[in-house]
Amino acid sequence: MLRVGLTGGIAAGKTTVARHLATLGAQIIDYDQIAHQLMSPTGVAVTQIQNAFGPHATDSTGGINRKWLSEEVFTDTSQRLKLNTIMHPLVYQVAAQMDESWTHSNKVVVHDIPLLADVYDTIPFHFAHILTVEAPTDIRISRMVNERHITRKQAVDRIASQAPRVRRECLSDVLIDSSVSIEQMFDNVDMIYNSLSQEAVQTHKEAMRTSK
Ligand SMILES: CC(C)(COP(=O)(O)OP(=O)(O)OC[C@H]1O[C@@H](n2cnc3c(N)ncnc32)[C@H](O)[C@@H]1O)[C@@H](O)C(=O)NCCC(=O)NCCS
Ligand SMILES: Nc1ncnc2c1ncn2[C@@H]1O[C@H](COP(=O)(O)OP(=O)(O)OP(=O)(O)O)[C@@H](O)[C@H]1O
Repeated sequence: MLRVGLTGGIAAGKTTVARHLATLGAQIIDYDQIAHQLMSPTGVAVTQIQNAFGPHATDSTGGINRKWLSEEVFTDTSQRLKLNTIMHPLVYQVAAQMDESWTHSNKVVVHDIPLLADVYDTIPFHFAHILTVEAPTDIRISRMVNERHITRKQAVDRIASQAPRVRRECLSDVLIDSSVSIEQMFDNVDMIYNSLSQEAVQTHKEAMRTSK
């Protein structure tokens, strides 16, 4: 397999790019989705979060009230660090299990990690390539305000809670511009995937050869 990291600023278009990569044949490990599962009523993070944040952290279903938690963590750095300390090791554990099942394949395995630039020094994976999806801040704020029904202040707080764009760009070897049309962006992603999948096949062949 060829392990690739996919990151980008909030509302830049990571999920859109990841879905397109999946249609081309990539295997996607979606860290937001893993976090949501861990916070669902049967999720293993629920008790730890409730102990750390109090009874308001859960809703009537017994799962984590993500809307309430968002307000806590996107306005207060110490609360965010507290959540990250609980969540990140649990998310990595699930991601590692998913990743392992593709080890001996010729697939492009994409870890979709919103916070890759923030956790780069501690995440227990090495990536052959890192792709970042970026758009100007004002576009990302408009997307959040129009589509997620949050205020401009909440959108600005969310952007401020993440590493700056320059840090993501320093770590990445491929930049995907999501301020162009979706069609143009997908054409660009098609070219990127073409090259990644050839490298994945090559890497797999070499691994087979050396294991003989
Ligand atoms: C804060 C939570 C409850 C908000 O839930 P909500 O459903 O509103 O948003 P969602 O999960 O879809 O995340 C949307 C985006 O917010 C940003 N974001 C999420 N968590 C964080 C965080 N801890 N710090 C900064 N930005 C974050 C990311 O860009 C993410 O793509 C949720 O994101 C969460 O559980 N975060 C902690 C787990 C985590 O670190 N996830 C990111 C994986 S690396
Ligand atoms: N090239 C593009 N042109 C126009 N709109 C786009 C483009 N790329 C993504 N979008 C739109 O931007 C919005 C945010 O995209 P998406 O949900 O993929 O972002 P994200 O980076 O995964 O967000 P988050 O960080 O919250 O998980 C969506 O409505 C999506 O359709």
